[in-house]
Amino acid sequence: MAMPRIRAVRAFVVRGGGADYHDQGAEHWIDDHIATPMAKYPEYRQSRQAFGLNVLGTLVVEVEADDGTVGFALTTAGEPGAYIVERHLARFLEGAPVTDIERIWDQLYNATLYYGRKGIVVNVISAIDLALYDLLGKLRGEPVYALLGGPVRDELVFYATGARPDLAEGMGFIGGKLPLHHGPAEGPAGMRANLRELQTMRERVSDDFFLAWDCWMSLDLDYATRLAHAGAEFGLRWIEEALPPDDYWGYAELRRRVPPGMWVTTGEHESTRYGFRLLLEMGCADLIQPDVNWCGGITELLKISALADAHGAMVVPHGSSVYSYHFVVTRHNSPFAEFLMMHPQASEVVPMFSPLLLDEPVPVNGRLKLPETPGFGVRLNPECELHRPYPR
Ligand SMILES: C[C@H](O)[C@H](O)CC(=O)C(=O)O
Ligand SMILES: [Mg+2]
Repeated sequence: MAMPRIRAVRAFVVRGGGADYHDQGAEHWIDDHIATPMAKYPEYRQSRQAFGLNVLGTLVVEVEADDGTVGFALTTAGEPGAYIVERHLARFLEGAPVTDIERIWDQLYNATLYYGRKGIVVNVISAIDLALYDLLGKLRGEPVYALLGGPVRDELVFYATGARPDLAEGMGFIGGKLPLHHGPAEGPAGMRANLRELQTMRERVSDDFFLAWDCWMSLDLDYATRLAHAGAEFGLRWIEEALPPDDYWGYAELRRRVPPGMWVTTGEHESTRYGFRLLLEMGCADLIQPDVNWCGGITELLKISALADAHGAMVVPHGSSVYSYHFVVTRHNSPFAEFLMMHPQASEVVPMFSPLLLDEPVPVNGRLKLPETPGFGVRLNPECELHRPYPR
C-alpha cells in the first residue's frame, strides 16, 4: 500500500497543564516549597512559578498527511517552540513520505545543531517525532506500541509522584516518590524536616511499598550523600536528580557514596543518545529517566534504551503520560512506569496531561492495559483553546 506524504505541519500553544504540567493553579502540591537550584534565593523558594517554571506553556504539533489523517503530539516549548516548528523545521516534513521518521529526525537534529542539541529544540524535535508516530499508527491502524515491536507484558504497573505516597498506596501504586521540600540553603532544620516527612510516610505505608525522593537538581554532593544515608533508615529506594544535570562527575561520585542497594536515578533533563551515553558510561545512574516528550521522542528513546540495556540500567521515563506507556510496555528493561499525580492534593488519580487530552488512559487500581486504538490513542480536547502564533 502506498503511504501518503505529509501535507502540512502546524504548531499551537496552549496554557494550563498539558505537557507543561507545572503550569497549574495556586495551592497545587507541585508548586508548594519544593527544593530547587533557585531555592538559595529566598524570594524564589516558596514557588517554582516565581522563577518562571511555567513560562513556556504546552506546544502542540499537528502533522497532516495528504489523505487528511492528522497525527499530533505535545511538549513543553510554547511560543519559541512554535516558531522553530513553523519557521524552521516544517520544511523537512512537508512533502516527505509519512514513513520517513528516521531520516526526518536526523535532518531536524542536524539542521538545528548550531543552536540546539538540548532543551527547547530537542523538546520540539520530540513533539514532531511523536506526532509522526501518532500519524503512522493511525494510517496503519495500529497502536504505537505495536509499531515498536509489540508489548512484552499484558499491563503496566506504576509508581506515583506526589505529595501523598500514603494515599497512593491505597490507589494501587507500587511505590511513591516525594518531592524534596528543603535544600541545602535551609540548613539542618530543613534536613530534619525532610527526614521527618519521609519517616511519616514510611510509617503510613506498608513495607513492600517503595519510597523515593525527587530532588529536582537542588542539592550538592555533600548534602545528597547525607540525605541518602539518613533516608536509608526509612528504606529510601532511590534518590533522584540530586545534582545539576551537567554534573556527570558528581553523579558518578554520588553513586559510589550511597548506601549499598540504594539507586541513584536521573535523566529527565537530559537529551539524546549523546547525553545519556555520558550518564551511562560514567556510571552515573542505576535507572535513567528520559522524558519521552523532551529527550528526542520515540526515535531517540529507542537508541537511549538500547544503550541503557547494554549497560545494565533500567529505563523508567519521566512523566510523559501516554507517550511513555507505549514505550514502557515494549521493553524488558522498563519494569514499571511513572504516574505524576496532577490532582492538587495528590488525593485522586486524574489524567496527567489534563485537561488537554481526551481518552488519556490512567491506571486503575495501579494497573493499565493499553487500548488498541491506533497511534497514541488520544485526542485533543476541543474545549482547550489552541493558539497558532506563527501561521504560514
Ligand atoms: C515533583 C518534581 O519536582 C517534578 O515536578 C516532577 C518530577 O521531577 C518527576 O516527576 O520526576
Ligand atoms: Mg524527577
